[in-house]
Amino acid sequence: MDTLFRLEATIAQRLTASPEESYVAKLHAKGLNKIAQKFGEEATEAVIAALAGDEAELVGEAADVLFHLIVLLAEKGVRLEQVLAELDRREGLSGLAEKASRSE
Ligand SMILES: N=c1c2ncn([C@@H]3O[C@H](COP(=O)(O)OP(=O)(O)OP(=O)(O)O)[C@@H](O)[C@H]3O)c2ncn1[C@@H]1O[C@H](COP(=O)(O)O)[C@@H](O)[C@H]1O
Repeated sequence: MDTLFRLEATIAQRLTASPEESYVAKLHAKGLNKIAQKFGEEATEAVIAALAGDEAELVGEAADVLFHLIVLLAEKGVRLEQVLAELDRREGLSGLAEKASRSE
């Protein structure tokens, strides 16, 4: 998890770097539509790797998906922490549902 937070911090720094030197800055310069499109393409490539590739391909594509998702979130000003808090909230809800079904 530290890796994702480190990457998020690096991406936030790079958004305003020179597009010649930074891939993140290049994406930022192209705008939200391009970033969203890249995320969609990477997700599709991960699906293809899962269905037709080997494990190494899936690992590589999954890394691309996570990287482009964090760029998309950064572009929209959404922090990874917010996404993780939402997952924690859902985990809490499913824990409550489990408890409720056990006490029935
Ligand atoms: N984790 C990544 C990372 N994962 C994937 N990619 C890039 O994502 C791109 C995806 O490949 P594609 O062939 O689909 O895209 P492309 O042809 O390069 O670009 P398009 O013209 O299609 O937009 C490649 O250029 C990869 O290098 C990444 N680029 C950067 N990082 C990390 O992001 C941080 C900031 O990087 P810079 O902004 O380059 O300093 C550093 O810590 C990097 O390690």
